[in-house]
Amino acid sequence: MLTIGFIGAGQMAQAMVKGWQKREEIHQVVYAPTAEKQVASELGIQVVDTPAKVWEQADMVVLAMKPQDLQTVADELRLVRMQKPEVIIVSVLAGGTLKELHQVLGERLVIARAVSNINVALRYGYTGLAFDQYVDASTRGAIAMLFLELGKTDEYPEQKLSVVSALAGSGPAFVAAFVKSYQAVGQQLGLTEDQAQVIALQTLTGTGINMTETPLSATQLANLAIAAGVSTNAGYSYLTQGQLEEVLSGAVSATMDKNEQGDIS
Ligand SMILES: NC(=O)C1=CN([C@@H]2O[C@H](COP(=O)(O)OP(=O)(O)OC[C@H]3O[C@@H](n4cnc5c(N)ncnc54)[C@H](OP(=O)(O)O)[C@@H]3O)[C@@H](O)[C@H]2O)C=CC1
Ligand SMILES: O=C(O)[C@@H]1CCC=N1
Repeated sequence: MLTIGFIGAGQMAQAMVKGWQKREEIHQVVYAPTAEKQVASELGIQVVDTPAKVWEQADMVVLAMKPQDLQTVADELRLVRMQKPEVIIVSVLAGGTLKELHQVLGERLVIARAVSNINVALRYGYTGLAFDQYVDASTRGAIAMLFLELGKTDEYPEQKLSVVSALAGSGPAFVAAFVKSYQAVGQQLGLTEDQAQVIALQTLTGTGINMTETPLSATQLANLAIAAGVSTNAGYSYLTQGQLEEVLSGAVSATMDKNEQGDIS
């Protein structure tokens, strides 16, 4: 039995718990300072009342609170970090480099970063992993295997994680914004809310599956829909020659800027 402990039980932790809950050989335990009882009843997993109790039980501790709470958590873990230094720490914090995490938690601890997204709840997540020299190959492999249970995962040099965080970590919100606009346009043109929602979601899901299950690139798939090059092409040209990429680039840059301002010390 592998025990995964979460410090923080918000949106991200809950999504991971749900994803891993499907594996019987994984036991999970969480700590959240104020939402303990609610989380326990919603997730049906063990909840403890201090971060130290999470650490004592866990083989792997997932740091899943906000970056600004890291120092408080590190202080609460001071004793157990010395008593049980073999615990593997995985930080899902969007900010906070491995170097900063080591400075706060301890130089010799095994720490990995996992930039993930809420789709892990359904095991359709994407996780970018980064390790430093303190993490051996078998531990890297074991962590990667765990995240593979939650969707796709790749290892990156740490400096790429800020891009991965903006594209994948924040990505569900951006894709949802696209669906919302698609739906709004349908409604403006006379469809009911339900009709517009079904069309937006089915088109998004179907297109995603189509591109996942065939070797088609995005341009090739678009060309299939454009077919005779009459009506779809008018709209496609408007989107691709318009400002879609610029708008997305602006959204990703704003996200990365904000993450870089995050201070964990
Ligand atoms: N949401 C997302 O899609 C993603 C989030 N992340 C990262 O995950 C982390 C958590 O984000 P998210 O789940 O959205 O945030 P939430 O606000 O949903 O959850 C934060 C959690 O931290 C707990 N908490 C607050 N103070 C402390 C403390 N002193 N010690 C321990 N736990 C504490 C809160 O407990 P309580 O409610 O009881 O106060 C809550 O359970 C962030 O660092 C974020 O960057 C990364 C990728 C995606
Ligand atoms: O908004 C946030 O801070 C986190 C980081 C990635 C997704 N959500």
